[in-house]
Amino acid sequence: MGDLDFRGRQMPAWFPDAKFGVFVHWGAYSVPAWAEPTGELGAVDPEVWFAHNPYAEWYWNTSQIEGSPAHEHHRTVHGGLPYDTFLDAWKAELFDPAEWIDVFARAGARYVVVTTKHHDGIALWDAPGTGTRNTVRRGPHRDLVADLAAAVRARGLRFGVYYSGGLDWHAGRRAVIRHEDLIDECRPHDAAYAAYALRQVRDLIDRYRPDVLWNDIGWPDAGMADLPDLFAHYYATVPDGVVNDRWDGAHADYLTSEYQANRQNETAAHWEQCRGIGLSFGYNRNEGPEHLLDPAGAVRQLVDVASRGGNLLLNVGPKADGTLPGEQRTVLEGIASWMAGHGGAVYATRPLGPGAAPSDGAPWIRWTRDDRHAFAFLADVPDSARDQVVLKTRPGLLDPATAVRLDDLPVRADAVPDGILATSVALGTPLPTVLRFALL
Ligand SMILES: C[C@@H]1N[C@H](CN)[C@@H](O)[C@H](O)[C@@H]1O
Repeated sequence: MGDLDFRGRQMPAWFPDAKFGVFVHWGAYSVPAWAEPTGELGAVDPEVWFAHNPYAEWYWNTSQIEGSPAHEHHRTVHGGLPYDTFLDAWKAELFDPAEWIDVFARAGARYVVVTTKHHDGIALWDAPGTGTRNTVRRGPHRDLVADLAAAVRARGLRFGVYYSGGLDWHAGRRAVIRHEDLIDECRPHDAAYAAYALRQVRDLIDRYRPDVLWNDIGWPDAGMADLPDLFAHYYATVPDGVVNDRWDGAHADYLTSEYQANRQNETAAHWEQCRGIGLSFGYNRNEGPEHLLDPAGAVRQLVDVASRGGNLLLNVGPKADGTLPGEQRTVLEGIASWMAGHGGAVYATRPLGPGAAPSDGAPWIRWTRDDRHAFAFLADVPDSARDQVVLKTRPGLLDPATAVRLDDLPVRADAVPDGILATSVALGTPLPTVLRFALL
């Protein structure tokens, strides 16, 4: 592998072992905190997506689109004021980074990725070239990236930075109205912006030594030639750091999917699915419980991703005052109580293996394995089979006599022609029950 050829790079073990990260989208957009809870990316007609964008962090763009509800909201509620007004209105007066990270760590997150500059171009540190358009010089008057990096590392978690390399509405301020706009029309590709973005990402590397370099929406055409040196500098600075795949194909340590989009990437050797607890990454005051995962849904999302060899990067959208929305905190607390007794069946595991145990159909079953055990996760078993389930597995794969429930309730498991018959109480709760078996 040459100095600038990273294709053969060994994936640092910490990343696939981590399985669970928390994403944080916090910005001036957290002040209006307004979007239509339209639906999940990948499930909404692209033709209506941008004018009815459920991503509250896209508020500047959505509110520029004549005739959109966001445009009307911005006119009637915020008087059509310039977007940067929200930067000055963003005070983060209740921000306690240690308290956030305590919630994330108890939920079982092993890494935290925070927005440092989103598409609105406002930096959460005194980024070079931003003048006063950052949170040190205006609004919170704090280096939020530094505050969060310190709190994350104080809890022994890994710290990652999100950077919007491909979109910067201060550099190219035409609203994105349809998907093809994202390719060229509305993305800055010029040399000046490329130098600006490069300088900022290098600054993030040099100041915060992030364990994850999470770029979004690609990189300016004029700056593509800069990337091999940038990645070389990053790896020299953070030898076990990892780079995601949103650099317009320049390089990736791992691939990403987002809600229901880019799911084809979930067959890669290393991959990560990102999504909000609700339909948005930035806090959206219009989201209700019907738009959010509940704790059991979030746990099943994590288990499903882990069972297929991926990581889940689950997003939290804090409020402008620095508090975590109560309904999002409740989900994290629910994950925490389940992970406390079951995390060992998730962390540092790998898929059970192709064809070992089908997990389609009912009941909801997923599998992971470590060197010595297989773990079966059961949920939503129909009432008719609440206390008895057949786990279809390849004969000779595992030993039924070694069955144990991780919540210490009794379980009986017997070999049957197409697998294992597990008998125990209440196997069908929405939160997965986990059975451990010794591998033969
Ligand atoms: C993680 C998400 N990525 C998308 C781009 N696919 C962004 O447009 C969105 O605001 C969020 O940052």
